[in-house]
Parts: sequence; C-alpha cells; structure tokens
Amino acid sequence: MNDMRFTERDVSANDMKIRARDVNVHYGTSHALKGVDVDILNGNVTAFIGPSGCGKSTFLRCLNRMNDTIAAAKVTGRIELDGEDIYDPKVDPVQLRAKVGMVFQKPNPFPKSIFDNVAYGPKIHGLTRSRAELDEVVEASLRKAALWNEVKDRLTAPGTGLSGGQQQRLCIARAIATSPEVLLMDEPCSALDPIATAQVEELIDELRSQFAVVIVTHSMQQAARVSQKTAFFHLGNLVEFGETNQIFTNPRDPRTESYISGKIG
Ligand SMILES: Nc1ncnc2c1ncn2[C@@H]1O[C@H](COP(=O)(O)OP(=O)(O)OP(=O)(O)O)[C@@H](O)[C@H]1O
Repeated sequence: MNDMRFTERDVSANDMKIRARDVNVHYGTSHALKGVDVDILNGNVTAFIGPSGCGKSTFLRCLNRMNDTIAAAKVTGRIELDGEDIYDPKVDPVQLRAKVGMVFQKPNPFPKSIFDNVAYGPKIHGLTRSRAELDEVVEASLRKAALWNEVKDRLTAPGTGLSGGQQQRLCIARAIATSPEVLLMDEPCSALDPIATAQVEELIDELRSQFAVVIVTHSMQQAARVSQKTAFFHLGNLVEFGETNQIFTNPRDPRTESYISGKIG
C-alpha cells in the first residue's frame, strides 16, 4: 500500500480522535513548542520521541489541558477532540481529563486503598449509581489493567504497598475507570524493571482496541514495539510524523535519521 492511500485511510472521520493544529507553547519568554500539527487516531498507539527538552511532555500535556496547571505556560493553536475545541471556555478541564486520561512517569497512587484508588474517578464524576455498579467498574478496570488477579484478595490494602510495576498498573486502572477515550502516558515505564515494563507494554497494545493511546518514551525500542505512529520532536519542532515502521526504517528528515542512529540526543 502506498503512503498516499495510508494517509487517506488514516484521516477518515471515524478514525480521527484528536486533531492538533499550529500548537505553540511558551513558558514565559521561552518558546517550547513551535507550530505543531498532529492527528491522533483511534485504535492506534502514537509514540512521541526526541531528545530531552524537545517538547514531548509539553505537547502531551496540551492534549488534556494539563498545562493549565502551570502558571507560566501559554498555549495557542487549536486542539479538537472529536471535532470540538478543547480550549473552548465552555469546556470543563476536569471533565476533559476524565475523557483524556493520563498516566505519569512515576507511579503515583493516592494514599488510599487499592479499591479507592480506582473508585475515585467514577465517584467524583458520578458515573455509578450504586455500590454494586462501583464494584463492577473497579473490577473491570483492574482486569483491563491486568492487575485483578494479583490484588482481588486485598482490595482494602493501601495502593502504595504494591510493587512499582503493580502501582503503575493501578494508576492505569485508575485512569481507565472513568472510561476515557484517549489515554496519555508520559514515560510510563521509566521507573519499572524489564518484567514490569514488558507487562505494561503488553497492556498498552491491548488498550488501543478501546482508546487512542499516546505515549512519550525515551526508548526507541519501546516506541518501535508498541506504536503504530511515531512523532519525532526536536527543539520544539515536530520534525517528522508517520507510520512507526517508516520512521525507524526510512526516515525522511536527516534530523530523524541522526536521532534514531544515536547521533543526536
Ligand atoms: N513548567 C515549566 N516551566 C518552564 N519551562 C518548562 C516547564 N516545563 C518544561 N519546560 C521547558 O520546555 C522545554 C520542553 O520541555 P519538555 O519537558 O516538554 O521536554 P521533553 O521532550 O518532554 O523532555 P524530557 O524528555 O527530558 O522529559 C524545555 O526547554 C523545558 O525546560
């Protein structure tokens, strides 16, 4: 299949989840992200790669307005979720973040029980009407996060007592308990050992059948393993965006080539 046909298929209205156009971010006078255009598609894992400080996390945080929480950050441009402008003043960022969930680099369970960590989002968003329904959501979320079998007999134990890899899967369960449409993951495996990393990577592949997944990673091997689309950032610019296989085997921009061959970064 040639690239043009891929492009036509990929941008069909059903596949498009997030459409970002001319996104710029300034932190005070520093121009951290420069005119970025990206399409995030349903059923895909999209990896953001690039050297430290190139703007990957800054752009990721634009997608659920987490930059709103950073006083110095000013975001311009347009980002649509299902065709709706997420920066429209009518949009409630808390509701938006239930639809566009996020998992951070360091597992950060709340100082609550395993059950309450997962139940928190459905409770504050009023998504369940009874205790039985809440129990179902918690179990389903822990199952989707591949953690249920390890914790089902100790749901009242503190989430912080789990291993690092289990804590990260708990955070994934917490993020998916509100039935998000997009899951943003900022270096989700960087604090994990190789076994826990493999478990989370396997999970990411399963999750993409339910949500669009976006992952920031420093590991090119991980990007190649888990993603279908890759965006390469450099000095605040989106240099190249395309099929992961093409980016890693036949990059079009010399800067991408230098990065994947280890010459920059
Ligand atoms: N809260 C902030 N205040 C001021 N500047 C920031 C802030 N967060 C990021 N920056 C700056 O914006 C630029 C992009 O940072 P960002 O964290 O998005 O890069 P990154 O590609 O995710 O880096 P890394 O791979 O090291 O996490 C950097 O120059 C960084 O110093």
